[in-house]
Amino acid sequence: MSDLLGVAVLGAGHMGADHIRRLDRVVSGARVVAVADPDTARAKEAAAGVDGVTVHADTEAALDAHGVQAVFVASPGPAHEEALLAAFARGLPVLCEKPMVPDPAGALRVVEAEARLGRRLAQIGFMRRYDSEYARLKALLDSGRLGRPLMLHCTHRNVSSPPGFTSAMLMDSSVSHEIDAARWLLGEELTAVRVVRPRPSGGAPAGLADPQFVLFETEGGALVDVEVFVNCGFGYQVRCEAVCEAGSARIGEDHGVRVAHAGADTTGIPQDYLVRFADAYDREVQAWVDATRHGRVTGPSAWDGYAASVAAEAGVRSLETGQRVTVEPGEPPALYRA
Ligand SMILES: NC(=O)C1=CN([C@@H]2O[C@H](COP(=O)(O)OP(=O)(O)OC[C@H]3O[C@@H](n4cnc5c(N)ncnc54)[C@H](O)[C@@H]3O)[C@@H](O)[C@H]2O)C=CC1
Ligand SMILES: O=C1[C@@H](O)[C@H](O)[C@@H](O)[C@H](O)[C@H]1O
Repeated sequence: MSDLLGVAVLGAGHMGADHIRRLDRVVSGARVVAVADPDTARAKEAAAGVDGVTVHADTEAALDAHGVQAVFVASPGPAHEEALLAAFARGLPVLCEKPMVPDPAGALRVVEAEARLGRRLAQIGFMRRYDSEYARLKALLDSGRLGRPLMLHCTHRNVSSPPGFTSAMLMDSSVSHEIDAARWLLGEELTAVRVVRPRPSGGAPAGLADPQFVLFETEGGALVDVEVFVNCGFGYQVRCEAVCEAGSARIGEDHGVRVAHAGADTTGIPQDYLVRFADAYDREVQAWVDATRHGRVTGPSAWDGYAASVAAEAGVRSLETGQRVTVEPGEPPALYRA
């Protein structure tokens, strides 16, 4: 058998196809040996050109395919619980795209199953932790140079939402990144959330509550506000400003070449996450492959995935009721308290 890590990829849509390309051609140390998608035509298209790969309609067949040593879950969120539990049952390490499981009860079942195994197998795909700007902001906050963080102001804008995107998905699909980033940057749990919204944008599909304004409280008394606007029309913008006792720091302002021409000074705006976070995905997947080949599991844990689901679900309840809702993930099992 090859000494490359044999990976089964579940889900061959936008992210799955991009991760197959990345595993096959960008990162070192891995090869894609199986791809599963109920849409087998899509799976075949995404797997085209990958040496020795087999294509399957269902998860179990892909996980049991020859040479599978690890799993990459890139199916839609509601399919993740079944995929994670099937990987755990086989003792296979997993990198699972966010949201780990959108429903907190399902997310807790994943945490409990991993805790019963007594060892970590899952890394969750919160790739911002691997983005160079976020990593520098984290290092700066941890250094204490700016004093204690008091507030995070976050902006999360997408050009347009995919078909079928619901008002709840602004929270569990989009704001889940802000939730993880805030917990990671501040090193604190979120304790409450309140969601308000302006009039919906005429650019959003009818019935979608877009944009939304989300205000989280943390256990240490910091505030995190998020403007989420998934049909802004003009570009993909993810920004974060940390306001601290002795200074502030801002990321996400400028990613392109600044061009002065014909009386204007302009920079381009990336149009989607695959461009803005390309390097972060590469680093995330390389780190997963390297750790997995050494028998280790690093990065955001199943507990981080669960905590994000609890906070997102509280946000959805606040959106529906207009009330402040408490966020109560409870205590992590010993496995996650290292
Ligand atoms: N980290 C990030 O920045 C991003 C993460 N995502 C996440 O990636 C995941 C996939 O999203 P997209 O690729 O945008 O969706 P997509 O809709 O483009 O593709 C999903 C694919 O999964 C397939 N599928 C459905 N049920 C399945 C199952 N049980 N097993 C295997 N495949 C199944 C579908 O047929 C489809 O081909 C989601 O969890 C999403 O939240 C998506 C966009 C960016
Ligand atoms: O994860 C992602 C998508 O699923 C989500 O729908 C987008 O809003 C995010 O910007 C992107 O990073």
